[in-house]
Amino acid sequence: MAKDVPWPRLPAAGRGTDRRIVTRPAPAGLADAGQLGSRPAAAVVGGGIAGLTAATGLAERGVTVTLFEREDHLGGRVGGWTDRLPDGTAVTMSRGFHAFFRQYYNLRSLLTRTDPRLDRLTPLADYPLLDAQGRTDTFAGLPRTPPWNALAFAWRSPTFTPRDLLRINGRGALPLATVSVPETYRRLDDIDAASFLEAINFPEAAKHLAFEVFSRSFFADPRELSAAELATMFHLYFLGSSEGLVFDVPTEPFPQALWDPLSGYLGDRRVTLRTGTAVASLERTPDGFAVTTADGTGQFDAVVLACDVAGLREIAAASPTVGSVEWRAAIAGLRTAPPFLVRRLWLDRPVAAARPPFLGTGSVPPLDNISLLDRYEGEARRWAVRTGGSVVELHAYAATTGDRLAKALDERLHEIYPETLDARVIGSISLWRADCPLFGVGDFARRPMVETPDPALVLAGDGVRIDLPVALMERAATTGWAAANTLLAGWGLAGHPVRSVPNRGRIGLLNRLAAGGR
Ligand SMILES: Cc1cc2nc3c(=O)[nH]c(=O)nc-3n(C[C@H](O)[C@H](O)[C@H](O)COP(=O)(O)OP(=O)(O)OC[C@H]3O[C@@H](n4cnc5c(N)ncnc54)[C@H](O)[C@@H]3O)c2cc1C
Repeated sequence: MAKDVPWPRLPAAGRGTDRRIVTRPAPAGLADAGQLGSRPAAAVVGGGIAGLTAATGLAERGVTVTLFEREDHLGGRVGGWTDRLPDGTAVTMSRGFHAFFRQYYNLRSLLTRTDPRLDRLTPLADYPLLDAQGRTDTFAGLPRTPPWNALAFAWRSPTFTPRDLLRINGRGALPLATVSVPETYRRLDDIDAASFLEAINFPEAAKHLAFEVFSRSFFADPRELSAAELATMFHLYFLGSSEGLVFDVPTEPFPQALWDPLSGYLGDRRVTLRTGTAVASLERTPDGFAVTTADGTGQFDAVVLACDVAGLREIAAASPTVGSVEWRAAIAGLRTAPPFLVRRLWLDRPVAAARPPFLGTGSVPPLDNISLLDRYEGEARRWAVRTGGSVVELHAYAATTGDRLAKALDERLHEIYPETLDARVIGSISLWRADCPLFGVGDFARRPMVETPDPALVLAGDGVRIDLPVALMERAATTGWAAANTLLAGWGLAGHPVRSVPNRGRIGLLNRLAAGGR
């Protein structure tokens, strides 16, 4: 990579442009709960993307919403809070780098509530991936429409060559190009991602591409991740969408860019935000649910559980009158992916100008990626301008041990960006967490869905099953809208549209071949 060329920036964060976007129209119904005589009251448990989306969907139809969030801040895994550097400077800490892809239609729909043109997102020009031999694959400048994106990628990739493409077992690889949910899970959920790629002859040198983009970013070892999940990711980000793999990031830390404005929006719609309040249990009553927190018990007509896996398991275990025995057993069986480390460094000098804002580095464990916050986030940039330093973030997913991990990440950073070796560390904060769902082999059929055995209780979250090609933040938002829609329909209220990339392969001939092979 040339050292003296500044990394390019794109002009604006666009909205979805794929002409094949699939829209499920908003279910019809009354426009406002005021027309019902009395407004239903709903509790939303969890203030991550899923809970905030559900609260928005309900509040916009006039439902009286109380949102309970265990932490003191909103946003869940995309939340942020104030921390301090050793010199006393206040900084916003978070789990850090998140890619807001253009095909995240339902998440973007939430964000447009307070930012109609998505001005608080900014595009990153590329998603370069560095392999163990020092070769770099990039996604910048590719055609956006499948299959031309894949062919052009193979044409210019140093690790995935046109010859590799020809060697792939075409029939075995068909599911990658013909994804349809839930059918793909029926066919591939019993195989792990690593074995699937081996079976289709996916080139060894290019495996890091598939694993980094589509597996480790699910926080899972490829031997533990369902091949169906891998295929769905491949479809969502690459072969099923013409939005491209280029993505946006917020221009300021998550609270300022996303959740503070949304709190104001929800407050204007009579949503009570109870941060710092964990829900301990639910009890089914003749009229709805008694929701118990450390502060007491409140009565609600309906509940959205939008917790992370551990929170959902705890509530279900403490609520024997809720759902059914089978449903509670399914919740108890949900698993979390292995832990991950997010490490942020405030350095006393800049990183070389030509370095990209984000670099995937996962082919040499334990470091998965390096992001340079001061290249895209306002708060970090202002700090860097003031001090002459830089803000660098390192992620390690599917980590087996925390011992020495921070040191190993720093050493790998120094190898890849040698200019950081002599930098003085003005401040460092490391987060060691394990709160992402695991999409393990064979889990799909057991995964709880938005609807539960009780029509007044719904689930939302990135670990909840919905039969659309969505993942991660977009699955959280999509299940959030779907949860709101389910409750709204029960009250005769209008719902909200839900969008996705096409829920089938884009290439008709391949779809026909795949159908013939079944
Ligand atoms: C390091 C990292 C990087 C990531 N990068 C990306 C990326 O690039 N792109 C992408 O799409 N996704 C990414 N993700 C995944 C993304 O963060 C999640 O998919 C998404 O935030 C999940 O939202 P959620 O609302 O389902 O869950 P959460 O955000 O986990 O929200 C659940 C909330 O429930 C609360 N809660 C739990 N129990 C209780 C209780 N008893 N009472 C009240 N509240 C409770 C929790 O405190 C939490 O706030 C990344 C995740 C991490 C950790």
